[in-house]
Formats: sequence, C-alpha cells, structure tokens
Amino acid sequence: MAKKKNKNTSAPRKKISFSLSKQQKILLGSFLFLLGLAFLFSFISYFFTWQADQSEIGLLAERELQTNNWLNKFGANVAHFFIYDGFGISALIFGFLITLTGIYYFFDYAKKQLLKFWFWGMLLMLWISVFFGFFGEKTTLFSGIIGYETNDLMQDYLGLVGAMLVMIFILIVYLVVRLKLTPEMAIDAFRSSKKQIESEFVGDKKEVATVEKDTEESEEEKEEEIPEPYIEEKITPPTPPVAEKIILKSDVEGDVEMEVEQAPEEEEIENISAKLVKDFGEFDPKLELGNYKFPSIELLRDHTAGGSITIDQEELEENKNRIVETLNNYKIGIANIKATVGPTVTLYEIVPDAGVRISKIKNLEDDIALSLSALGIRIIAPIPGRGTIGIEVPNKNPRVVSMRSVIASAKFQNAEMELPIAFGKTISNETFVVDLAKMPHMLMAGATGQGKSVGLNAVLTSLLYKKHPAEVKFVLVDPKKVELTLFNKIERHYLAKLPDTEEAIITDTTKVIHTLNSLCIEMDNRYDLLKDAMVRNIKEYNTKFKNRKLNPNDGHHYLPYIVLVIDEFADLIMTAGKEVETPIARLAQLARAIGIHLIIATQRPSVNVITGIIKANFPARIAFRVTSKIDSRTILDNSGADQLIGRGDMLYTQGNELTRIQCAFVDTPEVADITEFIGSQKAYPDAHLLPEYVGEEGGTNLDINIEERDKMFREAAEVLVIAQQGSASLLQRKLKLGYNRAGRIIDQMEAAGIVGPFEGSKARQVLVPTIDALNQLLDNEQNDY
Ligand SMILES: Nc1ncnc2c1ncn2[C@@H]1O[C@H](COP(=O)(O)OP(=O)(O)OP(=O)(O)O)[C@@H](O)[C@H]1O
Repeated sequence: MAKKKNKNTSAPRKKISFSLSKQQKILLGSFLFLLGLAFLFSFISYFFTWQADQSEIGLLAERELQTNNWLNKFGANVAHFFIYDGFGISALIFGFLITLTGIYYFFDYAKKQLLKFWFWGMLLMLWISVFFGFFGEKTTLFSGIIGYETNDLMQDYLGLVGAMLVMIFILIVYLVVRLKLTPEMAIDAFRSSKKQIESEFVGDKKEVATVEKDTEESEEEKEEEIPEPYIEEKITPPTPPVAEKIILKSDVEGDVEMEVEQAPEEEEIENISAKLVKDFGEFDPKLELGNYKFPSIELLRDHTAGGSITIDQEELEENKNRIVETLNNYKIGIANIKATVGPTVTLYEIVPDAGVRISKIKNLEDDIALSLSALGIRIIAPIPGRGTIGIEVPNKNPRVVSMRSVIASAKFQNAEMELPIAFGKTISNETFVVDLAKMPHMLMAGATGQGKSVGLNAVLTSLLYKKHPAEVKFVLVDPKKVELTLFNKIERHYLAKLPDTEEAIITDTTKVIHTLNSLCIEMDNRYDLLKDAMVRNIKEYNTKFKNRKLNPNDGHHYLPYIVLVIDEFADLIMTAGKEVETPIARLAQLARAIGIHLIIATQRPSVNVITGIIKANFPARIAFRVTSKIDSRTILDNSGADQLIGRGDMLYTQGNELTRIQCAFVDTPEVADITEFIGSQKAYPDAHLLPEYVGEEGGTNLDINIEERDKMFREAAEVLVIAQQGSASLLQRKLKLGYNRAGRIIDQMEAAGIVGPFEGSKARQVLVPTIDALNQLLDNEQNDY
C-alpha cells in the first residue's frame, strides 16, 4: 500500500509559474471559462445546424446574414473550423479543455494537473478523430478533415491492418499510462465479478473471504482496523524524495550550462498525516487523563469583605482638595481633575493649566508627597500616552482582590494565551492577565511579608485553572521547604523531577544544580526535535504533532510547557553562585522558543543576587514593596516600588511602562483545596521525568578496555562524527539507546579520543573530523591492540 502511494505521488513537481496577479488570474479564468462554454455550445449546436448553415460559412463580412447556430455566425464558423476542418466530434474535448483551463485559473489551482489534462485530452481527441477516419468519407463530420487525412496517410504507408495496430497501441498507452490499468486489475475485476455471481448463486460466505483477499479495497479495510495511528511505513516514505535536476542549455555560444535543482515536494507526508487525522482524529495529548476535571471556582473564596468597591465621597473630596491646595502652593494651577478608584489606591488624574511644565511637577514630587503626607503616593508625570499627571493615593480602606474574582473574569476565562496568568486588578479595576509564554521569564522581588509568596501562588493557581496536566509541568525549587510544599499533592499530575529522586519539590542546592543542568539538556533535546520537525517554536511543533505529521518512532512526542519556579533565589545564588547563575542564564537566553519559562523570586533585591546577567535575561519584572529606592531600581530600573503600600500592591513591567497592580489574594487553605482536588484524581504513573544529568563526579574512567566496548560503539562513533556533535541525547535518538548506555558509549569514545571531555551542559567536542579519519583511528587501534 505504502509503496503504491509513493509511486503515485513521489514524482517531483515542476512549478510552472506565470507571474500573473490574483486579479489577472481571475479575469483570465472567467474569460477562458466562458470562451470554452461558447465553443461547447457552438459545437453541440453545429451537429444540428451544419447542413442548414453550410452555405453561410466564411461569409463573416455580411452582417445581415443569419445562421441557425446558437452562437450565430461566430458559432457556425468556429464549429466548422474545429469540427469539419479539424477533429470532428472529438473537438468537444477541445471546448471542454478550454473551460477547464478557465476553472483552473479562476481558482488558482496547481497547473501541473492541467497540463496533463491538455496532453492526454489532445491525444484522445486525435485518436477519436483518426478512429472515425476509418469509416471513410461518410463520417467526416465525426472524424473531421484532420482525422480523415491522418487515417488516409497512415493507410497509405501501413495499410489498414498496420493503421489499426498503431491505433490499438495508442489506446493501450492511454489505458496503462493515463488510467493506470494493469492486466492484473483486469483479471481481478473479471474474477471478482465471476465470484460475486457465483456467491450470489451459492450464498457461500467462505468465497467472499477469498475475494476480499484478492481485491485491493479490502486490503485497505484491513489496514484501517489496526488501532495504532502511527504506522512506521505509513508515515515514513520508504524512499527519500530525490531532487529533480533540469539542465538549462543556452544558445549563447561559450555560455555555461546551468543545472537547476528543484527541491522535491513532501506532499506525501501531508497526505498520510491527513489520512491519519481523518481516521484517528488529531492527536489528543489529554487523552491519557481524559477524565481529568479542572478545579471548580467554588474551591476559591471570596475575600472581599465589603463587596464591591464603595466610593467614599468624603475621602475623595478631601484628597482632591489637598492635591489642589498643595499644587497651588507651588503655583501650579489645575484645569481639570479626575479620579479613578481602584481596589487599593485611587488615581487622581490632573490636567494642569496651560503653560505649566510637567518637569516642574516631576521635580516637586517629594514635596507634594510630603504635603499629602500619606504613605505610598506615587506621582506619574506624565501618564504615558496621555498629557496628564497621575497621583496615586492609597485608599483608607483597601479592598482585597480575591483570586476567585480574577479567575472568574471573562478576561481570564476567554484568554487565548499559551500560559495565561491572572495577576490581579489594575488601578482602574480591570483584571490584569498576561501570558507567561510571551514574557518569557519573570523576576519577582520584594521585601519580606509584602506578598511575594501569595503572588507565586496566584501564578501557579492561574495555570492550574487553565492548563491540563498534559500541557504544563512545574519544576519547583523551594529552599525554605514551606511555601510550595502543598504542591506535592499534584506531583504526578503537574510536577517534573529528575529520575531516581523521591521528592519532586527541590529543596537542596546540589539538586537544584542538577535540575538546572537537566533542564539545559531538555532544552537541547527540544531544539533538536524542533530542528527535525522544521518548526520554529513549541507551538508550531505541538500543532504539527497533533496533526500527526511527526512520527513518535523518530523520538517525537508532545511537548508540555515547563515552568521553573525558584523561591528564595537569593539563598541559592549565595551558596552556589556561578553554578546556578550560568545554567539559569543559559536557559533564560534560549528557552523561550521551546517552552521552558523561568520565574525566580527573591526577598533580597540586591545587585549581587539580581546580577546583571540575570537581569538582562528576565524582561518581565514584578516588584512588591521594597524598603529603598535603590532596591526598586535594582528590580525595575526605576523607582516606585519603595512607594507601594504592601499586602500585594505591586508594580509590573515588561519593558518600559510600569503598571500598578493589586495582586490577587489566594490563601493557603485555598491552595490546599485545589491541590487536594487535583491530587485525588487519576494521575500519571510518575511525575514528568526530566533527562538524567550526571554530575562531574560521575566522570569517566579513561582506561576502558577496547574489548569491553559496547557493541554499538562503532555505529555510535559514526553518528557523532557525521553530526560533529558529541551529545548522548543524539545517540539516544538515532540509535534508540537508553540514557545510561548512550552515556557509557560516550565515555568509551572519550577514552578512544573521539570526543572531548565533559563540558557541563554543552555537547562535547568531536575530535575526529571525518568518517575516514575515524576508520583510520579505529583500525590503528586494532593493530596496536
Ligand atoms: N494580594 C494580597 N492581598 C491581600 N493581602 C495580601 C496579599 N498578599 C499578601 N498579603 C498579606 O501579606 C501577608 C504576607 O504575604 P506573603 O506571605 O506572600 O509575603 P512574602 O513576601 O512571601 O513574605 P516572605 O518573603 O516572608 O515569604 C499575607 O499573609 C497576607 O496577609
């Protein structure tokens, strides 16, 4: 089956391109379509009217003259030309081809098929016309002059029998090449119709079975019964498509011939995947936990004590008066003032009198704040995108924003994002939802007790409410061993861990280093998969995988997003320094396309924790309240975080603009309920396993005996030398080896001097440049041994 399919379609396509615009193609298409119809109408009516119109042929100049053809003089003359002077009845094929060409241009179909239609159509036309020629002059209307004369010519040279043999040969060519008939098919068709007749008479079921064996369709049916949607031979074309070469010769003397290589089209895989999708539906990564239920909104509580925001008119009035007064003291007139009441702060938007310089207000920021004498006043002069000045004043009775309200918001529920996070509400009371996949990494800092842990929980809760366990995995690092412990319950649903470890939540530094390096390996593996699949990012990769265009037998699999959360980053960087900084920076730099996202949180926002290299790679930053302007600048490159009021009041930036947000509040019992709800459902057998990482202590024994080498040693060496990449994961994929065996072979190769030493998360260097050099090296080794 598979073979046959390939034969049909593996022929490379030549692209024939007329550079017509879409509009021109539509116009040309319509014209040809109508012209074709005109021809067909003329031809058909000619058969009824030719006798009556005979004497009017050729008299086009006489305007008054009427003919009986449906298309009058035009029809009569054209039909006479094509039918009588041309090909007889088969001229209808010509009309049909013109119509078809019109349709092809109108819809802009691939023209290669059309060329085939023309070739075979013209041949058929000629054949029919010559065929009617056999019947002599009486049938000139059917054969046309061309058919008659060609026949005559053939008979003059070959005689009647010779001419008939030529005609039969052409007919066979048509049936075999165009209609792809084979003698077996003819015999099969004959047999099956015979058997069918027999079985109809005898009613013997057995015989039906034999018939099924013989016929082609039944083979197809049998194949469809196989439940495995990925069948090796189905998805992998057995012969790689060969590039087609066309040699362009030039008439210019002395000019060089140019070889034009046309890449073959890979349509076959598309067809097979389309068939697989048709037969089995798209691949559903959620199938394994098909009955998984997302936590319901009822698990979250409503923390808003006082219901919706109550606007305290008195407070508003009071603040307004103080602002106007203060500014007046500094001789700043106000043209207009507008208040927006948010959950924790109210924004007073001021339009100063004409002529007041904004920089003047900016300079007076501290004095104004002092005069208003409230904690947490932030002046935004000017508000970006508007010509106004903003003064944020904390509300006397701040309102808690419940996680429940942001999760239930339409903005979050309808968010078409890869990793949506509902952080809380902005100052204008809008739910603030961002896509972690777009950030792509986040740094969260703030002094202790200002809402960082709640913020992390809000992030994780958002993802739990929106993403199926198959779609996202968390790697949780929690040196304090308290904050994230609750997530242990969802280990087998949502967490990822190193193989051979008990706890998924990582609390000790060595394990963090191993995990980070393992994530780097995972990243490299994913990049290899993306390269193999010829896609640019995880989204395209997963779409292709779902459409069954990637074969799992080649190592492809659905890639869940991985979110690495590190709480108390400061502790980690203090104890492990470069050992964590380097892999984190590497991941942060490269991991966005392959769906690994980092969130690091720290309560010590100092420059030796949030180093330049970390900062440069974490564009999305969140600052909770900090104690000094310097800390604020360390986190945000801007002051402002020192003026926040705490309890989840935060500033978010993903580049330039700062957005003030009241972080949604989710309490520990709520997180416990959610994780309990998820944890009690059917889970995967284990947490998602990350690639094994062998630390440097697992080093190499360089005196490995040649006799003790792995059986696949030579093959493996060839793979690495060809790829010029010393990676164990490459061996795993290419040779379908386990991790440990691939690692051992690599060690043996290091001993043999084929690859260089271990270089952390980077692939080892391959020291042998070519296969010839490798063969030489291994042969010499044998001789020495
Ligand atoms: N978004 C919020 N809304 C209302 N109250 C909050 C919010 N976030 C935090 N709080 C209050 O602040 C307290 C401390 O918050 P949280 O535990 O998140 O601080 P933290 O910054 O993680 O502290 P630490 O660094 O010591 O762990 C909470 O118990 C809660 O009462």
